[in-house]
Amino acid sequence: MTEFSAPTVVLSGITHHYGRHRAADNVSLGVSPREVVCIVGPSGCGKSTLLRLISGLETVQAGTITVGGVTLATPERSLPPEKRPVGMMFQDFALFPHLTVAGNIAFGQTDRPRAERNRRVAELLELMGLARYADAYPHTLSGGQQQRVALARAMARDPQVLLLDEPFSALDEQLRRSVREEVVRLIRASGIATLVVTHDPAEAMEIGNRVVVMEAGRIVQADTPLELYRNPSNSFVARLFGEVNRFEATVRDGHLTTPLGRFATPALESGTRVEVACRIEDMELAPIGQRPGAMPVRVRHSSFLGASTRICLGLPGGGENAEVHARLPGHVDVKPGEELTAVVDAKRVMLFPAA
Ligand SMILES: Nc1ncnc2c1ncn2[C@@H]1O[C@H](COP(=O)(O)OP(=O)(O)OP(=O)(O)O)[C@@H](O)[C@H]1O
Repeated sequence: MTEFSAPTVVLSGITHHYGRHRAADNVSLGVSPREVVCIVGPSGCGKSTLLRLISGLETVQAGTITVGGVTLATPERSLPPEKRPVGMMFQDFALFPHLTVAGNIAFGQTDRPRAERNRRVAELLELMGLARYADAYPHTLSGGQQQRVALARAMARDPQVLLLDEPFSALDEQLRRSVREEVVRLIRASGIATLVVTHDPAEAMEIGNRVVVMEAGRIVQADTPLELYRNPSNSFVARLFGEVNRFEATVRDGHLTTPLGRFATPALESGTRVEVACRIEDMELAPIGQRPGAMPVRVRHSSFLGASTRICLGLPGGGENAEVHARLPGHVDVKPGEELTAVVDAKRVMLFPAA
């Protein structure tokens, strides 16, 4: 069970075509108040299409979208975008250059009495730490400040749902982490159900209470970051969240024999072809003779990456391609040519149907 209450936004059976191309394939998903859900997947898998359907920029062809129990869109009926309780923030912030910060935040609230609008703008300027910049124009602000203006504008109409499409990708690496932390903190404090699209799995893990993995228009897995990392539903999801060593093997007498050892698979029939995978950070290296049954390996090369060291290991009797990788803490000292042994805990081995 999740710690979150009934979902605010619910997508049920959403299928969407552009011409003959199916961009969304029977997608069902709910996001609860206070929940930040990240949608991640390769370019073109349909992430932005889902946001555009919720915001009303795209017409629903099949399925329904409800927010707070109210139906926003079905193939027969569609609330116009400006009537939806939805705030949207785009990758490039899309601020109006000719409007001040306050003007940008007030934009789109014209249906409110002036006093109420001004009060809400002042509130958001304060919340976002932008009070000093109310009369400034967007081009005079830093990327992080512009980001906060865009967020304030998205939140100005008190939406029940926030939609963020690649919100941090326009920021440089240095700024991204701090802006991301700050923006997510503000969103969590607001309690608004939030959907974030990102192509960066690490970012999705960092900010999502739940992460939805999409591939070719379909949801492959929707889970907490920890579950996705430890129990990926297929090889694609496993590889999305980190580098893995992979081997194909056939079950014989309840066991799989791989270059990294022999693993019991009592539940699988003899003859079943499987993909055996393990994360490179789950590889353990030890001097020869220290771990009985461990596989002898020879260090081909190692790359010091600061926090970690990535090591390429040649397997015995193998050719050029018979290699595995390991990730160890950055301070380990291994030399090319060194003979070691490698082992992986059976609990960390992942099995998938062979491709
Ligand atoms: N207006 C459109 N007309 C035709 N095809 C479109 C249109 N919008 C999107 N597509 C196609 O639909 C698919 C899904 O697009 P979408 O923008 O949802 O993907 P995405 O996962 O957000 O990709 P990216 O990470 O590259 O932004 C892509 O193959 C895209 O080329």
